[in-house]
Amino acid sequence: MSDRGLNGMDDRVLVFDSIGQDFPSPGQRTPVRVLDGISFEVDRGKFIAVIGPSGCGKSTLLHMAAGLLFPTRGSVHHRGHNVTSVNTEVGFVPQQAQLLPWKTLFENVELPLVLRGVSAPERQKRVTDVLRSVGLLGFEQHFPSQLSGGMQKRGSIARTLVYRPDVILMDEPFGALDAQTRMVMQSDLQTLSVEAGATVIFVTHDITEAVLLADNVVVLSQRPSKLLANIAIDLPRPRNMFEPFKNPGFDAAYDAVWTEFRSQIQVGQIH
Ligand SMILES: Nc1ncnc2c1ncn2[C@@H]1O[C@H](COP(=O)(O)OP(=O)(O)OP(=O)(O)O)[C@@H](O)[C@H]1O
Repeated sequence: MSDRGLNGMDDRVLVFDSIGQDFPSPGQRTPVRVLDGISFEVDRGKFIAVIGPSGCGKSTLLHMAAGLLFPTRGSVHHRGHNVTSVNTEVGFVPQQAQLLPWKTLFENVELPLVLRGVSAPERQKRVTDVLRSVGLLGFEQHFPSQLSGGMQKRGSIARTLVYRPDVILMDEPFGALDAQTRMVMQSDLQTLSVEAGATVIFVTHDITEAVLLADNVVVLSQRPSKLLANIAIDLPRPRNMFEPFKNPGFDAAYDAVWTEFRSQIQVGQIH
């Protein structure tokens, strides 16, 4: 890897370098090749969407960045260091909200700070700040069962944002939400990530979501998955999440992603 960036500074936060992954396949002698030579970089403050057919290995890439899994071939580097153990500097927002049902919203969001030994007054301030930023102030003492699905999702995102991870990994975080809540969450995520200058990798099946949120869309093929394209999305921000087609340049950006993606979708007829 060579250095890059202005004044010798390297903007690359994460580098996926020629990643290959084979998994043992139950009942089969030979392993299944899931990922095959995937390389891309994630620069500081950038929002990267990863899109690809079901089972192509999108979640597997996130697990590698989090140090929960190590590639069969190639390597993942975080700020220049090979990821060889659990990477505590990244935050993970899974598909399901997974707030602890026996803890209040405040206690749930506070938990990562407790685990990191942050003082009680500092915890109070940071939890309050992050709950305000996700629109949940006033619900601190609610238990998850007393919150809507969208509110639980906000809580889950708050619980990740509160410890200010260097990179936020999001695995289809809005997949289970209804269409309206999803648009609101997308809009809020755009605001939050832009304001915080967050570095995000966001896995989705949804081309519109990818185009609206991302600075770059990484398109993966079917298994064994290769990188089909890494498409820069230059639409001005803030982007209108509620009326995608009103964003100047949206059609062309969508088309660029769809052109790569369509060959990977097995449907009877696509014209
Ligand atoms: N720990 C594991 N052991 C064996 N096989 C695995 C393991 N983890 C993932 N796989 C397999 O690797 C493939 C890719 O899984 P992964 O969850 O990364 O795909 P994905 O692109 O995120 O899928 P989806 O879009 O459906 O969520 C799947 O076939 C899955 O069965």
